[in-house]
Amino acid sequence: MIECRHIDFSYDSKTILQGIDLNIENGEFLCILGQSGCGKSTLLRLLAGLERPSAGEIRIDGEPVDGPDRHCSVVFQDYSLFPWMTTGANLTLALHAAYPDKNRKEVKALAESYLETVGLGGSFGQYPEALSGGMRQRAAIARALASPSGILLMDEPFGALDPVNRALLQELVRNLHRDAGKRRTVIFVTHDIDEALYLGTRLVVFSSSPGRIIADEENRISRRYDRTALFRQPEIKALQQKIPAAYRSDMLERLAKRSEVRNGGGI
Ligand SMILES: Nc1ncnc2c1ncn2[C@@H]1O[C@H](COP(=O)(O)OP(=O)(O)OP(=O)(O)O)[C@@H](O)[C@H]1O
Repeated sequence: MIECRHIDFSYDSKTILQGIDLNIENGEFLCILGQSGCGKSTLLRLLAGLERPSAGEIRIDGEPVDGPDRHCSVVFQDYSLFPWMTTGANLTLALHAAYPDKNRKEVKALAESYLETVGLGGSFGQYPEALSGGMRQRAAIARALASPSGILLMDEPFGALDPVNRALLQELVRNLHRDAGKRRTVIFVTHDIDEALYLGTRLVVFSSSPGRIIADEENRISRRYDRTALFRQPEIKALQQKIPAAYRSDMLERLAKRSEVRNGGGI
C-alpha cells in the first residue's frame, strides 16, 4: 500500500504540489490526469524516491520512501531503455539484479519470456534504435515487468504512439495488470480521459498551480467489459462528463483569482 500524507513539493520558491493526501491500495490502477505542469510527473518522481517532499511523508508498505525505491519501476514516454545495450541486455540487467541466484542461461530464458509476453519475441539481440517507437515501448514495459517491484509508475507511456499501437499497448498493460491481481499496482499519468477510463480502476485529477487533488473517482466497472461495451455504460458516460467538469471548474477558479489580483492591482 502507498500512503502519501500531506505532501508539499517546491522547486526553489515555486510550490508545485500542495497538500497531497493519497492512499493507493495494492492492485489498484490509478490514473492521474491534470493540465500540463500541474505536477503529475513530480508526484511519480516522489513516489520513485527520485525527489523528496518539502513537507509530508510517503510510505510504501509502511516504510518511508527516502531514496530510489526498490518497490517501484518506471516507464516514461521516451522509452526508458539504455540505448547502448541490446533489448535483451536491457532486460537481463534488470533480471540479474532481481534474481542474483539465477545463472546467465536462466536469466536469458526469463528475459526472452518477458519479451514474448509483450509481443517482442525474437528482438533479444536488437538495439533500441532498430525498433519502432511502439516496439521500444513494449521493450520498456517488459523491462519494468522484469523488475521484482510491485509498483509500476508510467508517465504518459503511450503519448508518442500512433492510435493503433496505443490501443494495442493499452490492451497489453490492462491485461497484464488484470492477470497480476493484487501483486501489481500501476500509477499511470495521462492527458487522455478515455485512456484513463479504459485503464484505470481509479482516476485522480490534479489542479494546477499548485497541484492539488480536485477529483478522485473510482471506476468500478473498468475490468468488466471490453472497450466497446465499456464506453456504452452509463457509469462511464457519467465520468466522461464529471472529469472534464473538474478541469473546467479549476480553470474558472484560476481565471477568477487572476482577475481578482488584476482588479486588486488596479489594472
Ligand atoms: N528540475 C526542475 N526545476 C524547476 N522546476 C521544475 C523542474 N522540473 C519540473 N519543474 C516544474 O514543475 C512543474 C511541474 O512539472 P511536472 O513535470 O511534474 O508537470 P506535469 O503535470 O507532469 O506536466 P506535463 O503534463 O506537461 O508532463 C512545472 O511547472 C515545471 O516547470
